[in-house]
Amino acid sequence: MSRHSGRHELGQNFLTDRATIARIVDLVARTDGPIVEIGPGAGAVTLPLETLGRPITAVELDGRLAAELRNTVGRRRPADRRRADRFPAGQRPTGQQPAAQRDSGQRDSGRRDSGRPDAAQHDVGQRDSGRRGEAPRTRVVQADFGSFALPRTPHVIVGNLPFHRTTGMLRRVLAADHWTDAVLLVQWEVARRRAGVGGATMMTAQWWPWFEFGLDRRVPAAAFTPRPDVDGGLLTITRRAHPLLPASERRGYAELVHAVFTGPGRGIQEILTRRFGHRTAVSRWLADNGVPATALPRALTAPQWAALHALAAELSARPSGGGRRSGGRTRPRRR
Ligand SMILES: C[S@@+](CC[C@H](N)C(=O)[O-])C[C@H]1O[C@@H](n2cnc3c(N)ncnc32)[C@H](O)[C@@H]1O
Repeated sequence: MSRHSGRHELGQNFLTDRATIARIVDLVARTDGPIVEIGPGAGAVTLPLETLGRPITAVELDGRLAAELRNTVGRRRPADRRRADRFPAGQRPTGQQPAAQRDSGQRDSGRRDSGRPDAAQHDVGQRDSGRRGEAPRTRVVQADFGSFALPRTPHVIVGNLPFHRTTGMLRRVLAADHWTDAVLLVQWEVARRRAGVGGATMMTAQWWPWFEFGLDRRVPAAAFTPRPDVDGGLLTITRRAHPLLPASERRGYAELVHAVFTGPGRGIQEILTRRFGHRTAVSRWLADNGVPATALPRALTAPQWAALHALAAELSARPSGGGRRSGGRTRPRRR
């Protein structure tokens, strides 16, 4: 239980529910590699994560909390240490393979080497969590996650995010390279919509060809101290081992998603026809891909979005069919 009342402006709602903390640790245990934690606060998640025996970099903006945590990390109880030792490097219980391996079976099979971010940033504060040969150390860095240089080698991102900063932090996470999995505690509604439950957000659709989003569970407001106004939700994000589109298409694809989400029309058929013309080709594409003419953009799945990107490229190459668009690029519509 945190002793802190929580600085509202930093979204300090500390996690105090042991079952939720255990679930976060379980989800992270299914991944592989060094861990970067966003906003460790007083260490409610950081300290249990240490039982996994993996390097942790904890990035905390609040200087007081960062200093306190620096004095706390690495003091694992003997029972915790035994738990970490049960799963030596590269071994874990059945069903706990890293998500990336479950998906592809082609990624690195063992633990990856520790990815150390820029030394200058990390020298702010650190403490060895054990003697040489014991568990890797946890580093506490006082920094704004928004400008923190993430490792350039595979790692996992974890965080009970400050609720009012969720969107900006998610944007930062999604735009970053190298991490393989993210386990994030965000507002319940945000978790649902980012995971595409009941319709995807534009941001999710824009990143879907490269990431899988999952909704793990709802976390009641009573799990935090102080208690926030809304419930939380555990969101998992996994970088696809086999992206649905090449990285070089990202910009044009994101523009297409933006244009479709914000375009005029009462359903996907009307939106696409107004934008591209070629009514017959659009109708055929909808039928072939199982998309109802009146569906809203948020109802499209990741494969449907990727297929739509291919259709847009094909229609752009044809002579004008009467839509708004001409040329080889999708122009975002300004509002
Ligand atoms: C919801 S609290 C979570 C604290 C702790 N992980 C827990 O679960 O109890 C969010 C934490 O993020 C920190 N924080 C807020 N903005 C941040 C930023 N831009 N960069 C890094 N940490 C930030 C806050 O100070 C706070 O400790």
